[in-house]
Amino acid sequence: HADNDTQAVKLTGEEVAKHSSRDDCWVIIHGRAYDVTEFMPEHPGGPKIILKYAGKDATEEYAPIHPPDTLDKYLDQSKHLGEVDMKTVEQETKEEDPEEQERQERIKRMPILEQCYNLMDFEAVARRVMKKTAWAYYSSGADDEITMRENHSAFHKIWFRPRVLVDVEKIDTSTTMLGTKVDMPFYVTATALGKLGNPEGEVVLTRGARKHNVIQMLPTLASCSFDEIMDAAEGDQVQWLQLYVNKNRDITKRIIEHAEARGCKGLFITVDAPQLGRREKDMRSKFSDVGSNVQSTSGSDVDRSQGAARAISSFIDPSLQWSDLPWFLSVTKMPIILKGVQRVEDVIRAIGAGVHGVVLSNHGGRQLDTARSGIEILAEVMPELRRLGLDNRIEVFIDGGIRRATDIIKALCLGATGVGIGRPFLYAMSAYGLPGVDRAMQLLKDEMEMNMRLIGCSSVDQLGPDFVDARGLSMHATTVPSDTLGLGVYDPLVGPRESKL
Ligand SMILES: Cc1cc2c(cc1C)[n+](S(=O)(=O)[O-])c1c(=O)[nH]c(=O)nc-1n2C[C@H](O)[C@H](O)[C@H](O)COP(=O)(O)O
Repeated sequence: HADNDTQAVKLTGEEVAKHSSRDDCWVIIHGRAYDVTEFMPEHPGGPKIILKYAGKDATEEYAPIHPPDTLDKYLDQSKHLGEVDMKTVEQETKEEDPEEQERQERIKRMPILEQCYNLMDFEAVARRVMKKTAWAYYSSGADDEITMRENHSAFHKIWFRPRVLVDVEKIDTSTTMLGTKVDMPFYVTATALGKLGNPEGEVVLTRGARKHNVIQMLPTLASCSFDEIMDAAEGDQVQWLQLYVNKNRDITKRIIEHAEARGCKGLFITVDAPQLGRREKDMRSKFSDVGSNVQSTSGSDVDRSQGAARAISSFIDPSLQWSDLPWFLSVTKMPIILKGVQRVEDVIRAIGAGVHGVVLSNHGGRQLDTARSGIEILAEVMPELRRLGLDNRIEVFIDGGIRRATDIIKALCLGATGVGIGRPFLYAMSAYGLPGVDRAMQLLKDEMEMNMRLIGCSSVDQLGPDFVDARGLSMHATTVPSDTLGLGVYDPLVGPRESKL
């Protein structure tokens, strides 16, 4: 349909629909057609999900999983077929999915934002209003999710020793992380696929972090492109990069150099995921839609794990090792932090290797199940570093299960520089967008100020091991109050009861 001879001819939906087989496959994404025939066998998510949309508009399925620049980066220009006249494209008549109808009803009845009084409230709301696949992806932990539950319940094994009759009229919750002064001792940690929960994705977290002057760590597996998230920052807002190391070091080098050039102030190399963990809630929910090609494909040579993120993450280099670190230190001036360290011996090795920090973390319980919580590892690490006179050689962060300001205070008392928080901000963003993230951060600030006052400290530098009794930390037999949904065993939303099994 040439509107006039100067305008490029637009493809019609009918023409695209003719190319709908494995040997001749076109798809429409964001109003443009692409020939993905040759690319299909290399697609990390497998050919099945592409075939599901062969000859059709794949935008809705594609957008949450792939940063916008993916096709420009990975599909040869000759396969970019040009604009499609979307008026001629038959939109899939969405037969009324009863589950979706129920979800829409729950959204209409969801609590107003002001009824959320703590971070767990966002989890409770998100579980009710999020799409099943998004909830499953964000909420899942590895295997029996024991570590995911332990991450938060470990904090219940630490008791405060508050002091009294101290002037706590003015409370200063600010601190410094990797040379950046922040208003609160927490950062927004890297969590993949932000658009599963919110159509705008990670830039919503950027705006929330800016408002509260806290740092955001950008995930390698973001839904938004790296530059979109960096562009969403304002003024001197500080961002860090979380890096999954690619088997192809040239790609990794390009990513690091670009991040440094854009002003990233920290490089967090994820070291606890040489293979992504087995997250069964995620697998279960994805099994129902074709995206989980990696599960349904038989044969041992195929990634046998959960859905989209694992499929996209087939590039991760499982051979990454200590002897690689000098190369990273040679390619960037950014401080380098190892994210996912889980024993004091490796912290000492990290100091010897010349890196600037570690995050004591088990990836939110999404990797090795029955690994210890970040807070328990911290209680092992810091006394040993102090004994060896190494505690000022490195910044030590923890993440995992931080849901209250008292969790943050306990981590700082035990020697952490700061803590990373993941799911709560994802749930707040997914349920209420930016206002949700804003309220979640404000709630933490209010809790922090009150609890500092009650422990008898007016600034974070006064916090130390004498304010806590952590002797119970290594006892793993304790029952814990079931104060968060995450303590439930399996999520009935995607369990056998509700699925068609
Ligand atoms: C919740 C969540 C966490 C992910 C995450 C995605 C989600 C949805 N993803 S993942 O797809 O590979 O598992 C990442 C990631 O991209 N890279 C990473 O270093 N950590 C990843 N993490 C771990 C995260 O950085 C923190 O270690 C963890 O979230 C802290 O625990 P809480 O969620 O309880 O705060």
